Amino acid sequence: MIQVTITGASGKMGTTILKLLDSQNYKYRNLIKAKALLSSKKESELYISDIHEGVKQSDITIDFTSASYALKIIKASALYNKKIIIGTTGFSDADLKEIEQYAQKIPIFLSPNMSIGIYILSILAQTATKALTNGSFDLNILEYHHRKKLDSPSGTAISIAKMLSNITGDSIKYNEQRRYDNEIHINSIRAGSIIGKHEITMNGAFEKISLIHEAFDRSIYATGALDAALFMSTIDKPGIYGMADLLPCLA
Ligand SMILES: NC(=O)C1=CN([C@@H]2O[C@H](COP(=O)(O)OP(=O)(O)OC[C@H]3O[C@@H](n4cnc5c(N)ncnc54)[C@H](O)[C@@H]3O)[C@@H](O)[C@H]2O)C=CC1
Ligand SMILES: O=C(O)C1=N[C@H](C(=O)O)C[C@H](O)C1
Repeated sequence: MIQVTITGASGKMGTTILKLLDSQNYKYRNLIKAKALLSSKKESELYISDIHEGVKQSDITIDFTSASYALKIIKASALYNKKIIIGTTGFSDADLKEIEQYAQKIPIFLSPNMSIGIYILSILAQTATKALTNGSFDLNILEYHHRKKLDSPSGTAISIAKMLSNITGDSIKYNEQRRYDNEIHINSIRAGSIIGKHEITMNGAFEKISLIHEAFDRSIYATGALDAALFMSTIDKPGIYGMADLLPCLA
């Protein structure tokens, strides 16, 4: 049995994970036991409000909160030598460097998107980009999310743009008005209750390739986060882990 602490437990992702763990249909429900870390003072065996207690009382923390808060949770995880899964997005490059430092001490699973579909989308996009090596196609990532999302562009869009930029050498531009050569553009739309949609387009002069992933339920991310917890329970070596470690057969 793996004991996990869910941070941001009252948020959209936190509640989705707790609901999944509670569902009779969830096949690993007997393998994972959760405690919820809430920002309010509601202390009981299952609900904790102190970060240090929350981290200490579990083998692994699953974090879906905000970048600044997640950094505190990661710091506490390193202090108590505990593993952590980070779904939170919105980290700056400096934050990511700090996370790499903590990963020298503890195993950290870091993925801006825990869905299998997005992982496959990223592989398809890289394969297509490798095939389009002459730079005659313009690469764009358009992402859509609900109106309450705090960060933009999405962590997923940034991550895929970085993968494509590693192949092409192009620079990544956000919300650009004009198009120049050797650029990958990202644009964001925030509207209504959209759970998440990522579209990668590759426009040539007279043709277009379009790769789209659309999320219809947050359980896709929750399932991925719990799969990551099961995977991380087998890992002891410090370092940064991600979806490619979880799904090596797809890489
Ligand atoms: N990796 C993935 O697959 C996914 C990542 N996300 C990311 O997860 C994060 C959370 O997303 P949602 O659950 O939709 O947000 P939300 O706003 O519904 O929930 C966030 C939770 O974190 C808590 N929180 C945030 N900052 C805090 C602080 N300073 N102190 C105490 N509690 C704090 C809030 O109280 C809330 O319970 C976002 O960064 C989002 O982009 C969301 C969905 C999937
Ligand atoms: O905030 C969200 O909702 C989501 N955030 C992640 C991101 O920023 O990429 C993943 C997913 O798209 C949902």
